Amino acid sequence: MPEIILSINAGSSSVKISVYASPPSPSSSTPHLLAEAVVEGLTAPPAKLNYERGDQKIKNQELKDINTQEDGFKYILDHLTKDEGLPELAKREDIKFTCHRVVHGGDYPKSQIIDSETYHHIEALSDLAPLHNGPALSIVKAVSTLLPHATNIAYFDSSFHTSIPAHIHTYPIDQTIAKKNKLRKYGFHGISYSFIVHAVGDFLQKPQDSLNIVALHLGSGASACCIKAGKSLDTSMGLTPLAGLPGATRSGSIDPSLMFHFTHSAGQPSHASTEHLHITRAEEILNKNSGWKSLTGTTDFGAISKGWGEGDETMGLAFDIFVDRITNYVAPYFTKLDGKVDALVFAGGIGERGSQLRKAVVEGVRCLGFELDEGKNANPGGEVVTDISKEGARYKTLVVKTDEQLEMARGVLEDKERFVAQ
Ligand SMILES: Nc1ncnc2c1ncn2[C@@H]1O[C@H](COP(=O)(O)OP(=O)(O)O)[C@@H](O)[C@H]1O
Ligand SMILES: CC(=O)OP(=O)(O)O
Ligand SMILES: [Mg+2]
Repeated sequence: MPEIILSINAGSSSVKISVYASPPSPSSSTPHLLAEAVVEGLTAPPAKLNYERGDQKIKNQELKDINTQEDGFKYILDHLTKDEGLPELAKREDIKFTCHRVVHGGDYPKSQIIDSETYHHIEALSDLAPLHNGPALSIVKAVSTLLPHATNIAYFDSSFHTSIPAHIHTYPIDQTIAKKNKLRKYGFHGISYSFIVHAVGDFLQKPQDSLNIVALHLGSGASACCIKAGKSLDTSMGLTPLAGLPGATRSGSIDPSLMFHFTHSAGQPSHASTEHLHITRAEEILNKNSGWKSLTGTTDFGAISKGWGEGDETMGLAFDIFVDRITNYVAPYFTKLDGKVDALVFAGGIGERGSQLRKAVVEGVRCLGFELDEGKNANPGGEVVTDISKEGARYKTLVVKTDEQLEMARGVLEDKERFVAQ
């Protein structure tokens, strides 16, 4: 019997779960996809279900009373076990491994079995990823109740960035306090960047350790990554996923003094604080009540792009801010790679689906040698990697359908001995 792997990606606006069977040959490291379920729009209710199993597809089915990542997980688990076309997962006991995307893993350089020590370590990091670690742990908890026989493994968004050198990850602040409190750039979206390196290596037929990429993961949270020789050299997120680019509800980088002029209660505990989550008013405002939501009233960048196209001033401002902030990273990363760039990559919900945004960003950096084929950009198709550059462009621009769930499931197959031995 093949072993069933449930790969769970709790994003800030979605839960994506893929079901895999281990391959028949133990030497193969490619998991076999059985079904994929996504509950999205958690920040723009009602949430919607997308489901694919072979030819069976459910698209944008509105869901009632699904408001959190934990609700989404439970809904999907129920859906999967009730799907008669998925006999491999007829009962919960069929699931052997559950992989969890955990955004902040602190110093963890690689995946970890979740035991009580790792659980509490991840919990202690929740204050540094207030939109992510808590929701991921709520799913881990639900798994331990609903699937007590499954092995829980955490994959960290931060692990990919442990290659960032000291002069880039160090903040210019008092180093005694910085070291004591572990205040440094960590960086996130690393599971996605790792997938991008694999996928671009296969597509360009180049070894991964020779790839130089300027990668943009643009979803509810957005970041840029400068990938040199297949490893992270720099990234736009920092100590927390708030730094760098703006997002659905996040401000991205702002003048650090701004909050003290915005509200007198910046340093007060937020009402959203709980026993395990200690955040200030400032952190709540900048993480949950800023970004596209504060500028436009919607967190749906598809709607913002449409409004921009129709000349709506408010939507246009949000769209132009995003393009400006993204281009602020592309050129510096291009120079960090000394112009030896294999590709500019767009990934994430907006990167993959937002053709107008890609067009505007690439126009903004065209002097570097990037140019798009308008037709391919408007409709990149369903492949994992699509080259959307204009013929003759000096540098390639690619759209990568990133798949954090697959990257984690591959990790399970590669590291199975480590997990089974523990
Ligand atoms: N057609 C579209 N054009 C631009 N952006 C889109 C489109 N469809 C969805 N999006 C954006 O993609 C975002 C979700 O990205 P995703 O990477 O799946 O998010 P998460 O951070 O939850 O993992 C949504 O918030 C929405 O703004
Ligand atoms: C790290 C992060 O911001 O993740 P997401 O985009 O999935 O919210
Ligand atoms: Mg995501």
